[in-house]
Amino acid sequence: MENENRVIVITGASGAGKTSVARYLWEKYGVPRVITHTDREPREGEIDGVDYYFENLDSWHQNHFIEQVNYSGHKYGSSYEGLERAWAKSKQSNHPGIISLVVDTVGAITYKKTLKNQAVIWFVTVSDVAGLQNRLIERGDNPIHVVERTSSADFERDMHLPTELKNQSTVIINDDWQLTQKAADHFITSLFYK
Ligand SMILES: Nc1ncnc2c1ncn2[C@@H]1O[C@H](COP(=O)(O)OP(=O)(O)OP(=O)(O)O)[C@@H](O)[C@H]1O
Ligand SMILES: Nc1nc2c(ncn2[C@@H]2O[C@H](COP(=O)(O)O)[C@@H](O)[C@H]2O)c(=O)[nH]1
Repeated sequence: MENENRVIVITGASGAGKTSVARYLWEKYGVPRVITHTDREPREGEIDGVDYYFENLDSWHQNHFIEQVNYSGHKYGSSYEGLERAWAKSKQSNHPGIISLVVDTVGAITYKKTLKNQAVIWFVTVSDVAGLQNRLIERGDNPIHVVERTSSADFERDMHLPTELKNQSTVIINDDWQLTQKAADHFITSLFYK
């Protein structure tokens, strides 16, 4: 019988609003997010074990990674341990068997290949890069880093839905937060009542 558990893989460019969508799914529907790992420094307000597991060289190797990437000069990865914790949390929720995960498009392709129908891909994007840059600056990112990041090849790549995910993804254009919430409500409800 097909495994009915689902991982909502939320992907897209840095600043497109992926984490905001994942947070909304948690706050409104109790869908837990997989906490991933990185070796970058925490931004102001970010908490270890909540936003990321912030790792050093030694601790990085203590995890068992499903996939890992280099993004903007730093390591990021999702681990079996992180997924297990999210599944455990999901058992306590009103909608067990659904978790979310926020990754770049390289990670999303890996999940689709590995989990097949168990991975439900949501590609989040925006119409206007200048608006996205302002959002990142308002988030507290260093303006120089914002310019560097949004000029990077990783960013440019993640602004486009990869060929491997075409016709297998739900696209959310996150220009207006009210509309994004409505889109998320619609897509999550269709998963709950499948
Ligand atoms: N529709 C929106 N309108 C205005 N601001 C938004 C909207 N969606 C998200 N934001 C804000 O934009 C900033 C970036 O969003 P978020 O952190 O969710 O992006 P992200 O794709 O997860 O970025 P990263 O990959 O860099 O972590 C946040 O401060 C968030 O509150
Ligand atoms: N493939 C993976 N991508 C990940 C993972 N954790 C986060 N990310 C993505 O990295 C960039 C940069 O994140 P930031 O928090 O430094 O802005 C962004 O696209 C994240 O979604 C992961 O485990 N695997």
